[in-house]
Parts: sequence; C-alpha cells; structure tokens
Amino acid sequence: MQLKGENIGFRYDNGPWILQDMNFSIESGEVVGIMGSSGCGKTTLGRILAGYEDPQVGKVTLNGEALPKRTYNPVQLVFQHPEKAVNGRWHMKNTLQEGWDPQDEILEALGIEKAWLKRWPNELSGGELQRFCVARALGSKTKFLIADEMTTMLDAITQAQIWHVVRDVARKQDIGLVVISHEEHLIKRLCDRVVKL
Ligand SMILES: Nc1ncnc2c1ncn2[C@@H]1O[C@H](COP(=O)(O)OP(=O)(O)OP(=O)(O)O)[C@@H](O)[C@H]1O
Repeated sequence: MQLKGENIGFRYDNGPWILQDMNFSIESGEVVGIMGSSGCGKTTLGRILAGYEDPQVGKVTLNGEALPKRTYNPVQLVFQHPEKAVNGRWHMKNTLQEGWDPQDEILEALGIEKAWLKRWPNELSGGELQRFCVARALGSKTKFLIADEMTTMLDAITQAQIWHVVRDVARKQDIGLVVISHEEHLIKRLCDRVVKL
C-alpha cells in the first residue's frame, strides 16, 4: 500500500505559499522522517497527508484513491498536543474506544493504567493523555501513522517506551510511519529515510 502526495501546493487563506510542488510518498511498513526548520510546513504537510487539510494544488492518494472522508481514516495523525485531540466531556475509556477496542496487551505496553480509563482528560498528565492518543491511533484499520512531534514533551524513558510499542505494532500490522521531529537523533534511530523540507 502507498500513501502519496503529488505536486502539493498549499497556503492558508491568501497568505504565502507554505508548500509548493511538494512530492512525498511512503510504502507500508516504511519509517520515513520529515525534518526542516521551524515554520517550514512540516505540520501542515502532516495534516494534508492525513486529510485534515485539502491542498489547493495537487492531491493525496492512498493506493491511487482519495482518502475516505466518512469512514475510519486509515491515515491516523498523532500530534504534539494530546489535550487538543480528545473530547474533554468524554471519559478516557470512550476516547480510547473511539476508533477500535485496543487489547489489554497494548494498554499495558504503553503503561496505561486501568484506573485511568474512568478519568476525564483533565485528570491526566500530558504524557498519560498522549499514551491514550497513541493507543487510539493503532487500530487494525490503520495503514499509516503520522507522528508529529508525538513524544516531544515526554522524558527519554517514556519516549523510548512509546516508540518501542509503536514500532512493534507497526511491524506486526505493516503500518507505514511518518515521523515529524526536530530531534535528529530520534529521526536517525527510527527512520529508513529522511525527507528535508
Ligand atoms: N491555521 C493557520 N493559519 C495561518 N497560517 C498558519 C496556520 N497554521 C500554520 N500557519 C503558518 O504556516 C507555516 C508553517 O507552519 P507549520 O506548523 O506547518 O510549520 P512547522 O514546520 O511544523 O513548524 P514547527 O517546527 O515550528 O512546528 C508557518 O509560517 C505558520 O505560521
């Protein structure tokens, strides 16, 4: 399976072009890094690849087809701010089960405690909340995962724990990973190849 962005051109409203004639592709099971200076458009590209933004020029396809808009999105996005990615009025159990019902094995590997399932998002730390966002994104229908500064706010041990689980699940389910990060050592350690914006 292939996720592809072809000749992407994008700008916000009538502002300057953030991306021009950008080409990007990733195959199932691949781990591809995206690096570039602050403000160059990495997050914007990630959002376009996951179908959150439509480019004004070019297109994004999954095996040659447009991304589905009404069913489960096979291109999942986990970004830096988990508190913005969950519904504050849902218990964590409901948030977790929004896309699928993760097995206990994954929850344990990510260090998600059973008692946290009954809490509200504001009763968890940012790092605890991010573990839920990661678990939620790893459903069996996920084909590509875009990790946009996914572990930037976490300490080194938690960061390693989360990446260990994500890579393990990605390998088993043949998920392609797009890793957007400022951290060169992380990109070098994880990725098969790197795209510089
Ligand atoms: N909603 C928006 N409306 C207008 N401009 C925006 C919007 N979101 C981002 N931008 C602008 O688009 C440009 C690219 O932003 P983006 O967040 O994609 O960059 P980035 O490479 O991910 O940056 P960083 O590494 O600092 O997170 C920036 O100049 C930013 O100010």
